[in-house]
Amino acid sequence: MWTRILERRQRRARVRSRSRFGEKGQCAVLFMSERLETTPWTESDLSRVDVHCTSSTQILRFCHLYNVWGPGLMQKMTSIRTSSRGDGCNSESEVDSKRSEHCRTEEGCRDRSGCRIHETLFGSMSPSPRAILQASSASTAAPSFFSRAAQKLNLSSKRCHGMVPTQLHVEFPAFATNFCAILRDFPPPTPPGLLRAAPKAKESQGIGKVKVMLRISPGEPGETSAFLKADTGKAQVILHEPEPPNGLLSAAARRLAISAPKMFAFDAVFCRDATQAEVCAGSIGDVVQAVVNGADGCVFCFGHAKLGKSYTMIGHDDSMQSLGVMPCAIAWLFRLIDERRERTGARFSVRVSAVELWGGDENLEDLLASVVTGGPHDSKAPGIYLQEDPIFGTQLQNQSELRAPTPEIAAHYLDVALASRQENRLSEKGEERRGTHMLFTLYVYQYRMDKASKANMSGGRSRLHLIDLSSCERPQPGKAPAGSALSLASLGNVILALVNGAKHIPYRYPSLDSLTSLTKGQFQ
Ligand SMILES: Nc1ncnc2c1ncn2[C@@H]1O[C@H](COP(=O)(O)OP(=O)(O)OP(=O)(O)O)[C@@H](O)[C@H]1O
Repeated sequence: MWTRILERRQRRARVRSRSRFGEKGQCAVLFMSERLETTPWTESDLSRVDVHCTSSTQILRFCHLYNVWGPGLMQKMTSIRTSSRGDGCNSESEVDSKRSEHCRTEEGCRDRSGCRIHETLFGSMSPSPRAILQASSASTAAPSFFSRAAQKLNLSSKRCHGMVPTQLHVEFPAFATNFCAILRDFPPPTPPGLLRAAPKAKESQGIGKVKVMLRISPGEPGETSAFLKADTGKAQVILHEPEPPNGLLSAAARRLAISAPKMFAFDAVFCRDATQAEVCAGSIGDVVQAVVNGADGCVFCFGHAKLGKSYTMIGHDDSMQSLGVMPCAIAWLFRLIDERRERTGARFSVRVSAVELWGGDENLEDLLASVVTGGPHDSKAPGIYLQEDPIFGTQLQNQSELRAPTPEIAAHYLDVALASRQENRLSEKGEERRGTHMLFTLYVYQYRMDKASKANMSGGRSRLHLIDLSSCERPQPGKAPAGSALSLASLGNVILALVNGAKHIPYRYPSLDSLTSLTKGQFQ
């Protein structure tokens, strides 16, 4: 039976190679697999595949047709001659002219809220974009070859009709981080509570409160903290006033100087040897659930310099265990969306934006602008700004929102944003930018048909804001913090106001404090 299926498939492919790819198209494929088209092929299948394609378009059609995506194919593709074209474009300049014509039509693609929304290459490729992403990590010519091929396919694809024009300028330079690959190959295990609690969606609708958790920094090796006792079970810490060294104070003065221990309670306490996985699993599950249930959520860390704020929020990409809040939140948000999609039949779409806030003037910069424009940040492009909305509170305007159909793509945009932030570190004058904050947002759009009357549709948008704040400065008497640095006291006041549901939020640095209270409407 398999032999018959394969023979039929070979015949079809030969016909296609004549009819669809024209004279030059010597497409074709074929191989020995006992698998049906719907099952993705494994590496061992690929090793038995012989691919004869003379143009990049054919390769993409091949991948699409046979659901073949994998590193093995990428290796095969590197050996394919790119000189011969079978895609209707006779020269590179023709492709470029088509590309620029296409890009002109992209102008003015804005949604009603004023955000620039772009369908990316991934958005219009119905099969998995894995191969494209894998290309990003390959050191061969395959990445640009593959992305060019994808661009051409998009130009000629009839399936693009009626869709937002696709983003064509997609190049995949190597980035300093590769969260994309680690989420693809080693996604963090989903915390058990995340999916178990999902059926109680209605109860947890909207978090309705702020959770404050404490992570104790590991400090320097050998450093002890005798003055601090943490009880992770009770989620509290007890601070003992350090005793002044003997001999410096008289016995009476020493008795006066030593005050009673102070106890502070939190929603959770993570001691100094807590792993990233423990911190992430224990801190963001509720927020991710609330976002999938339709509420806005926000996670950020604040504290003094070099205590591990960025390490907690972003982490490292060298292993699954060292992933921070941002990559874990991406992985778990998509996991929960998949579960919800299967269980309720709701439709979801995820978009991503990344914005940096820096300097005394509180400049806002789009960290994903390079993906949209295909090059460095255009200083003439309309900038991002914050707008106060009487109903929805403070809203970011004009930032790029890029479609992320899979966690790998969302993580890829995180890599892009971190790379842009690193690039921006040195200002035009060669000075190092200090006190920069990054706001990475995942927008979840969902809708569902009413079971009773199919005509009724419900849904909306919720946002997960993940903020990497830079250091808080210790307050200096009579001196405002430099740049956009925070003081613990001012941010503490903002958080306290949010927790208490205060109508007035004590903004001291309008943009920065607004960023931290972007979800204030939700909390109140
Ligand atoms: N829990 C931890 N385990 C291992 N390494 C850590 C931990 N916390 C922090 N580090 C390391 O300490 C260094 C400083 O951390 P990080 O840059 O995250 O601090 P920060 O508070 O964000 O600093 P800044 O105030 O400059 O923004 C980094 O090299 C980081 O890898």
